[in-house]
This record gives sequence, C-alpha cells and structure tokens, in this order.
Amino acid sequence: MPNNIIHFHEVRKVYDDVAVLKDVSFEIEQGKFYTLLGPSGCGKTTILRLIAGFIEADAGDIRLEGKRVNDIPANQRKVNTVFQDYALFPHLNVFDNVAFGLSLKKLPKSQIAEKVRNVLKMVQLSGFESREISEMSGGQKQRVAIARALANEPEVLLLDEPLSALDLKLRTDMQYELRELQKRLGITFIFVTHDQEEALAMSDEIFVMNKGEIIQSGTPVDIYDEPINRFVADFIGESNIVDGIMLEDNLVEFVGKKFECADSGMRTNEPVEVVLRPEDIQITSVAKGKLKVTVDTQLFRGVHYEIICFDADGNEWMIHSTRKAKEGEEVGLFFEPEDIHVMRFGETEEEFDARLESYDDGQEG
Ligand SMILES: Nc1ncnc2c1ncn2[C@@H]1O[C@H](COP(=O)(O)OP(=O)(O)OP(=O)(O)O)[C@@H](O)[C@H]1O
Repeated sequence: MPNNIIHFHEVRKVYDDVAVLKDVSFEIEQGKFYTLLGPSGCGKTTILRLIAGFIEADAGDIRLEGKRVNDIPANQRKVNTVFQDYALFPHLNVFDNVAFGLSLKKLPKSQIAEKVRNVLKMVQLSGFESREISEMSGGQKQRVAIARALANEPEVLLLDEPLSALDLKLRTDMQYELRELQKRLGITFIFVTHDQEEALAMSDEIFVMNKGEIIQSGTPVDIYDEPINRFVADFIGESNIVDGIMLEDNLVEFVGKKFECADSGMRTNEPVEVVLRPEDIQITSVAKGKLKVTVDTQLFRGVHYEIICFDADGNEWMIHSTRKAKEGEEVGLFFEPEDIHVMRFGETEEEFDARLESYDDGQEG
C-alpha cells in the first residue's frame, strides 16, 4: 500500500476574490522527490506555503501523515522550507546559522554541536563552521540553507526555486547533489521550479501546474512522452503541434494526409492535436519522407542543429538533427508511427466542443 505523507483534498486558496488554487487534490508518497512545475503565478509557492502552514486554506483538507493539519501552526509541522534567497542570517557564521532553530528549541549545547556537525557533513561543508556567510559562494550558501533545514530533522523538505540564483554549471552540479542527498536521506522533497529541464532531471514525480490547477501528474518520462494537452506539451520540451482528426484508433489525419499512429484510445472523428517531438523527426529525401517541407533556417545548438522547415500549408516544423541542412532546399520528413502522439483537442471542454462543432459543420457543408 502506498505510504502517503501529504494529502490535499479539494484545497482552495483565494486572494482578493480570485482563486489562486482551485480545489486542488493530490497525494505525496513518503520518500520520493516531487516537483511542482509551472509558469510564474500558477500557484506553486502557494502549495508550499499551505503545506508549511505559513498561510491557511479557504476550503478543503490538508493532511500530514494522515492527520488534518489545517489548524496546526507551522512550527508544529514536521516540515522545513529552503527559500530561493536562502534566508540566511548574514551576521552569523555557518555554525550559528545551522544551529539557529535548534537553539530556539533549547537543546543542550553538546547535542546542538553534534547535529550541526552531522548535517554539515551531509551537505559536504565539514570544516566550514566558523566561516562568515559573506565568505561563502552561492552554491555553498545554498548548502548551508539546506543543512539548516535538515537540522530540524523534517519528514518533508520544501524547496522553493532553490537553484534559480546559481549560474548554469553550479545549478547542474547542485541538481545532482540534491537528488543524491534526497536518495541518501530517504525524506520527501517537494521542489518548486519553472525550469522544465530541472524538473525532468531530478524528479520521481512531476505535477505540471497552470492557473491554480494541476494539469498533469506523472513520472518525467510519462509527462514528456504522453503530455495530455497542448499546454503540457509546450511547457515540457519543444514540440511540433498541429491540429488533426482521428480516422481510426490508430489512423490520424493532419496537414491533409493520413498517418498511421500507435493505438490512441481516441474515437473516430475525434478532433485531436498531434505532437511530434523535434528529436523524433529525421530529415531525408522528398521521396523517402512522409511529409515534404522546405528548409527555412537553422541554428547550431552544440549537440544538434535546430532546423526550421515549412510545409506546403505553411505549418512550421522544428527538427533536431546532428546533420546540417541546406537552407531553401526541399526535403522529406520521416517519423515512425509510435512517434506520433495524439492528444484530445484543446485545454478545456469548451475548446473541444467548439472544435467538434466546426468540424461537423465542415463535414455537412
Ligand atoms: N499574499 C498575496 N496576496 C495576493 N495575491 C497573492 C499573494 N500571494 C500570492 N498571490 C497571487 O497568487 C498567485 C499564485 O502565486 P504563487 O506565488 O503561488 O505563484 P508561483 O507559481 O509560485 O509563481 P512564481 O514562479 O512566480 O513564484 C499569483 O497570481 C500571485 O500574485
């Protein structure tokens, strides 16, 4: 049976008459690395604050280890937060920063010293006890903030964009470190980011959010390979997305042609959007291709060329290729049936219905 440490049931948060969380429900299993991913303002930090107890929900149930905590104050929850700006005390040294919460709890000095030593070792900062915060690099400050949170022995560690202030190289290093630390400690991490690559690299499970709702949850591979709609497909990785219509369960029409695809579970005549990832498309000769396009522009991206082509209907196609193409040349695009991913049309029922109606009108007319 899954061991759920956090449970949200139809949790709502309203600011100035606007629901910034719209009856959100989810379960968090103990010991896994979760990421809340979504654009700015979608409600990620609001979820963390509700878990931590910094703000109160306007409706719904929040449970920690099975117990309803809506009315339990933050300092009585076994949850700690690492903030984006680290929130360290600049006038205290590393030891005193990490010991801060423990001193408030009035633990004996020897016990505090031992705990601080242990957590500094975990984040590989042994020997830095007497360093001033101003003498630490961004990545080191980050680790002090994590050590301070871990010193309280939380069941859950909440991390609010903790890597966003770091440069790219350090951020990648810290992604490995955090992931490794989480595995080693076996405690639950809930990590907030708007960086999809970070989410894909680190998480056991991702919740993709938009406008106060969780749009899709799943493993990084599930979400990358099987986005449920245009928003998720666009937000996670780069995609070619075109309108289509299902002809059979494994036959889809788009750009005026029929293509075999994997079993889709869609109904005949269902309006869909078709996703083809840029790395799943190969450039070949017009004769061998499934779709004829003209190469427009290309950019060298280090590991691949990003090639932009247009088909006869004016649809843009992005291809990632290790080989250079010739601008202005007519080429064929080739893809396998299983690389065609079909999604139900639209992000809302209204969009789907409107599309269905316009398609039906077209059929009759
Ligand atoms: N104290 C507040 N008063 C009024 N509105 C608020 C308050 N806190 C947050 N909001 C609003 O709630 C919405 C969700 O905010 P939240 O901080 O959860 O977003 P986020 O997804 O974490 O965004 P970001 O990535 O920019 O941090 C935003 O529209 C924000 O303006």
